[in-house]
Amino acid sequence: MDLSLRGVNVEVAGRAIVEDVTLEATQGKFVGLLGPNGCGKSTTLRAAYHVLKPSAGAVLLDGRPLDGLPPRDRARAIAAVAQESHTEFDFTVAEVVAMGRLPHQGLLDRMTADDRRVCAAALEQVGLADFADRGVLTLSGGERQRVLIARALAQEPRILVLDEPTNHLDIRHQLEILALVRRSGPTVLAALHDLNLAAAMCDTVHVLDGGRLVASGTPAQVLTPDLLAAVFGVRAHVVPHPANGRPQLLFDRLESEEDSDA
Ligand SMILES: Nc1ncnc2c1ncn2[C@@H]1O[C@H](COP(=O)(O)OP(=O)(O)OP(=O)(O)O)[C@@H](O)[C@H]1O
Repeated sequence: MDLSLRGVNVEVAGRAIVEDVTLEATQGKFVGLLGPNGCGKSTTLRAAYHVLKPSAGAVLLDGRPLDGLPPRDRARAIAAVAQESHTEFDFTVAEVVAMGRLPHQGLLDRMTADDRRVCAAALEQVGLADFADRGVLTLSGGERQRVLIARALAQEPRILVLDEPTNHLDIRHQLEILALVRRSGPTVLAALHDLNLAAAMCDTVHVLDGGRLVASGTPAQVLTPDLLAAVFGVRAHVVPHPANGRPQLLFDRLESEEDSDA
């Protein structure tokens, strides 16, 4: 399934936060949304998964306006893992993952054997098969993040929107979870802070600065020293990964910090 944002503007509290964002995540592709703190990544994603309504422009699923779809169809199509989603309630891990099945169930339906199989497989995939009966409030930050990803996978979405999905994850789990998301098949739109991870995982990337898109393309096209200087204010060297040739970034220390060493 394709997800498209066409000329999307989002206003929050009367202030334009995102302006004229157009991007496309086509079937099965992993698309990264990059940019400095406060540039509008989360706000753009919230418009993409229909928590915020664009003040102009449109979000389309396979060319159909998202806000014209019945809520249940929307919920079946798109799963989202928001940044720092947390709960005050001590649900078990199994209960949280089971919430991913709700869009597939009738109002009074109970979990079917198939629902249970999908949830167990999702927990297995994120390496938490033994955690089903644990309370989520007892989990570490990384374990909780993996539970939220399992819930999204249990939803069997065709579009997966991820806001900094690797938050709290150690390096092995960062690589594992993003590879798992890629393998599991949905179209992915993900905000990522780690530019090297984005370069390794994304088919295309879009860079936001001040609420506007300033670059779009493959990681190699976009993640250039000039772009990184202009948008992030850092000096970087781009080198090919010795094993797979993908661009990887080496950052210089900031000049002010080097001066203070002198
Ligand atoms: N509800 C709100 N009320 C006021 N300002 C908001 C609101 N939501 C977001 N903003 C502002 O909009 C801008 C973009 O926020 P957003 O969370 O989309 O950025 P981001 O790129 O995801 O940032 P980060 O990398 O820090 O997570 C920020 O300046 C933020 O303070």
